[in-house]
Amino acid sequence: MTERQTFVRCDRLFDDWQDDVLHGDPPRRFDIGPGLEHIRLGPGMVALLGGSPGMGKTAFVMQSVVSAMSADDTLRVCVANVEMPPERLLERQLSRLGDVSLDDIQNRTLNARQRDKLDAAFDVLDDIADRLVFVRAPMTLENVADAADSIDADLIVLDYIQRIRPAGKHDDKRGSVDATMDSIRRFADAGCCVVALSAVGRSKDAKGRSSYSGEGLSLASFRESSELEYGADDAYLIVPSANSDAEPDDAEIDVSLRQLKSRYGKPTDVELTFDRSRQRFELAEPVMSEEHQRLRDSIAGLWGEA
Ligand SMILES: Nc1ncnc2c1ncn2[C@@H]1O[C@H](COP(=O)(O)OP(=O)(O)OP(=O)(O)O)[C@@H](O)[C@H]1O
Repeated sequence: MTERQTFVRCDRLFDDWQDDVLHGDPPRRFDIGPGLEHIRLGPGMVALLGGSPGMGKTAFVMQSVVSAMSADDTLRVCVANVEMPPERLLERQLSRLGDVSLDDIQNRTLNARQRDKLDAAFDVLDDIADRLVFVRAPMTLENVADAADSIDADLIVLDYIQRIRPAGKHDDKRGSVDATMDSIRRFADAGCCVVALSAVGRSKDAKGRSSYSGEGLSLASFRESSELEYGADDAYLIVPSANSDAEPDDAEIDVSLRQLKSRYGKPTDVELTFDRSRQRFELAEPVMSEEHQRLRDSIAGLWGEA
């Protein structure tokens, strides 16, 4: 058996690396929508997404998955969700894509007009169906690996990491999460992208109260293990927007998608609205088209000359 060397000499990799820098293709990135280009999802990347309960982590990640799969018809995805069966996850996407109330879809109370509106949404989901696999319980990493292998997945979603069981016995929750992160890194080393959702702990807000408000949450809020923050290339939190006066049961809420860690770039935050009744995230300020941007710049120029 040939043993893998534990080091690599720089002169052995230099020529290939130089050639790649000068003539190589840009790295593959999954396109999850305009205004979200800073969210680097591609082969070999591990992203961590946390947030207080009900802020829309699952909704955001599933919207990203469906958008990326629609934009790239070679993208294959494996989803492990410990809380919701595939049908419920698909219904949320149907609601978003068809702009039809999720309640009416779930309660099977659709009228003729709503059914018509869903036609195109069903087509979008049908187009990605043979490239999308859902892991069945028990949610173990072994089952995740089997499911991912079955379609040769490029992207694995773990929703959520504290409840996905690694192989072997572990003394406590922390040991178990450490082992899960270790396996996730190995999926990434094999060329997969992994998005891991995570519970976060409460922190103290400005008035010293224990809360999930954005001001107190940080990388250390990711539950259980510092391995999570070290093992991830990028880490994000979805939190209520700083000036939001939203009530817990509002249909639409303003949220910030904060980037706490970005291994290969500048951390960037973005403001979003989350329409819970359609499970849809949108940019709080839509991205300007190039033409619109040019027009704005030339008007600004005219003001400058005046
Ligand atoms: N039919 C519906 N109509 C309106 N809001 C809904 C509906 N179904 C779910 N919601 C709300 O949408 C949000 C669901 O978000 P999602 O499940 O993505 O959150 P999460 O951050 O993953 O949550 P958790 O950490 O609790 O699992 C919750 O706030 C939930 O109350």
